[in-house]
Amino acid sequence: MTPLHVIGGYLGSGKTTLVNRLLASADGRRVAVLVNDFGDIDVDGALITSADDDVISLANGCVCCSLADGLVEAFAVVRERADDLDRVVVEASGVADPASIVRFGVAAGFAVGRVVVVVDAETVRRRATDRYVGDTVLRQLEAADVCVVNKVDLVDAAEIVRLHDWLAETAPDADVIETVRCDLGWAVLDGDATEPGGSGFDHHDAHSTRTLEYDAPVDRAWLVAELEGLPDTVVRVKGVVAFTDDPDRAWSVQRVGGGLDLERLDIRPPERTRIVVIAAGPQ
Ligand SMILES: Nc1nc2c(ncn2[C@@H]2O[C@H](COP(=O)(O)OP(=O)(O)OP(=O)(O)O)[C@@H](O)[C@H]2O)c(=O)[nH]1
Repeated sequence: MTPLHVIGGYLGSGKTTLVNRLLASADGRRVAVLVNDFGDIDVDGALITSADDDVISLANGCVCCSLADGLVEAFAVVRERADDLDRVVVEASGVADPASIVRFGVAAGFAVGRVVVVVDAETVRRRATDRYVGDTVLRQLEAADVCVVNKVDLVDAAEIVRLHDWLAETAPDADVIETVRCDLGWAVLDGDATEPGGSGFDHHDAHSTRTLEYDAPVDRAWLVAELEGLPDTVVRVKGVVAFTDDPDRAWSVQRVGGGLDLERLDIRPPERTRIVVIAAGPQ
């Protein structure tokens, strides 16, 4: 049976970065990748830099529950081709419970592969104690066979020690790997995987999402000021935009913790600028 791997982890931890790393080093492996975004638009689909068609995007919510139907259909499509595939990889939404996705995968006839949970070294301990999103973060860690501690460039050595101590208690059975920009290869998926226990849980009340839309292109300084002015309850901003000063290129706009990150992409600009804003707590 073809193994199904879930790449989970809280919003902005580095899941898409890891998927891009894997796809860049696929080296003839036959892989199908399913990508799920929590917002209404498919930002991750645009940010995945795969050269072929084996990436299926599932936007419009979180596949571990509300869009389970979409996931089940996508699994059925991939299952048809399973004989030609070495692995199936699902990039979960940042609020998903990876164990739920594995359960759907088992029901669809895939073998249980390792669950990789990416954590943001800078924010994970704070998020884990947040009254609104803490349960989501802890649930994800509970499902991990491998915990990728990403963004270690953003924390000092003392915090890394504290993080390892904390993970030893919080995810005692998971292997722990430190990285910057998820600089890992396919070996991260190798090893024993645990069958998921428990049942789904409802995390949706903890997050709300909205989409900001503008006729492209937009003024860079104005957009930066708008996004930097968003309230502290906003846990994630991401979109693909065009700027008036560079109208022929797309830019990604991202915010996870503090600062805004703008990156020039190697693709044409979108017809409309659309940015997903995800907040934690009551709307
Ligand atoms: N400083 C730093 N930034 C990183 C690192 N890894 C990823 N990032 C940045 O963090 C932001 C989020 O990375 P993604 O890979 O999109 O995170 P994600 O988990 O897919 O995000 P969601 O799909 O929204 O949950 C991007 O701006 C990345 O460039 C890292 O190791 N260090």
